[in-house]
Amino acid sequence: MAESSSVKLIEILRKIISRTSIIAEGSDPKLDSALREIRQATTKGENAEEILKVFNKAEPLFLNSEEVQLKRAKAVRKVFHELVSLLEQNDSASIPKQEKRQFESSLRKHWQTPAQWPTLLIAFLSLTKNSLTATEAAQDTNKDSVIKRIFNRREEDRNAQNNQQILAEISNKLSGLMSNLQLPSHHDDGLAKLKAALRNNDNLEQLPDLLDDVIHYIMIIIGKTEENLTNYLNQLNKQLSSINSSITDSYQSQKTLSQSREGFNTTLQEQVSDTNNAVQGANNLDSLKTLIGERLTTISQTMEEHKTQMEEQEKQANSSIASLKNKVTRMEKDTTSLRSMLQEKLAQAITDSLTELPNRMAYQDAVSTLCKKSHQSKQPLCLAVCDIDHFKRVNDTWGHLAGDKVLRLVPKQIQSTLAKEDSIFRYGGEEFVIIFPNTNAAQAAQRAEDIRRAVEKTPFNMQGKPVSISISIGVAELSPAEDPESLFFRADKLLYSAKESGRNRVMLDK
Ligand SMILES: Nc1nc2c(ncn2[C@@H]2O[C@H](COP(=O)(O)OP(=O)(O)OP(=O)(O)O)[C@@H](O)[C@H]2O)c(=O)[nH]1
Repeated sequence: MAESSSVKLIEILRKIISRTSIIAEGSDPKLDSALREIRQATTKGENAEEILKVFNKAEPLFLNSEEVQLKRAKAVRKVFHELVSLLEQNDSASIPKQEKRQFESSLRKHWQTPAQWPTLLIAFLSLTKNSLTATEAAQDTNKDSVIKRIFNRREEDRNAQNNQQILAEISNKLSGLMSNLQLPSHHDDGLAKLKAALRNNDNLEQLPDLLDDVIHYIMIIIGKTEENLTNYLNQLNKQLSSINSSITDSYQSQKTLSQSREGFNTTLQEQVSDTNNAVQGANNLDSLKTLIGERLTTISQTMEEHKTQMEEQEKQANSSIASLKNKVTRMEKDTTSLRSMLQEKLAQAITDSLTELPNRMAYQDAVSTLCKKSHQSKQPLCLAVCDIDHFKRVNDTWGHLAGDKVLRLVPKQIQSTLAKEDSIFRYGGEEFVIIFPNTNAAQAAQRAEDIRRAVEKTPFNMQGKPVSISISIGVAELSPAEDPESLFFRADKLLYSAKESGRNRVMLDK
């Protein structure tokens, strides 16, 4: 590898490590200090062994932090599921079906992303309100809806106790949700007050305000990203000022060197001119001889001193060049192993561990590149969003491990029908996305139909019993100038129409 490109690569890797480690901060003080050590080791230019040592020390903390975050996200998802079940209790007819489905879909997609939790809460609040409105409209028809029972404060006394219980449960769940947020300690008081208010809440009208407060605290957690950015900028600033002072030091030593050279020249000139004057003033040969002899001795002493000084400086320069060369050679070696380590980590980051398919992050990259290509080449592109039907039942009936087995087998069946250039991703949960490049809507619909049939025909065995599995698919073709998000949104909507119209079918944009 050329020296300049390896130095550049090392610089980039250092920046990446520094930046990502700052972003990762804030969930565990022990992890924070390990991250700081890693940052220091890389910015100080330690060798690979040193860096590996600090990294190995931190690795168990990384794994632990991932687990904690996943646990938190799972707890949040569970609370949302329980909140929806509470709304559904006894009479799900009053909940707007489409809105509930959309809420559940967002939950499926975003439960692992804390930044989306406020949006989920807002969506849940809207679902609650609309359920209430639907109930009020239904009051005339004298239907005894659960929402009416839960929320209508004018209800009869015989239901009041039940209503209070359900409302208390909702508030309780929200209070549990708050316990899962990791806020800086100065929010402890505010959080405790909010949790108490949630626990003691017996009035529906207060629920939106309390939800606002819940959202506010979640926003604070998300605000941590901004804080991280500020930390990062501060750190960058420090690094820049340290580089600046190194440059100033080196400029100063250059200046000293040229000053000493100038000093030597001046001394030499003075000595020569003194000699000249003395020669002019000498009046006999002997005194002239003695004078020149003395002057030459002084000049040669000055030159000797200067030579020694220069040799010393050259020795120092040579040794610092040699040490720099050593550093570069070492860095070259480190880069090779770091690069393969990073490539491995990158591959892990974009691969779903259960199905070994590229994950949602990989999908985001692929879809934006392929959409751009399609717009430029004016070739068609289609997107299919597939979702396993009644997958919850598989988990509920046969257990989570059986569910995982289905999640591994279904995409294998799908892959067996795909063309070489098509690509499939696990988008999340039991949802898969397929990109069909250079394929128009009619062709994609045919391919999706083949996929649907292949899955339908596959005999899945659960504890020795054959079980049928089906999938629903929404297919949309990329429109001129359309962005990937809007394409996905349309395909996802079509998937829901497929679900609404009975599942195990393909729905295409008309
Ligand atoms: N075993 C297993 N289950 C998962 C995984 N990810 C999500 N799930 C489950 O997938 C289920 C999805 O259920 P729902 O969103 O209600 O949808 P569904 O039962 O498929 O019903 P429809 O989509 O309406 O046909 C939930 O029970 C999740 O817990 C996973 O990695 N493994």
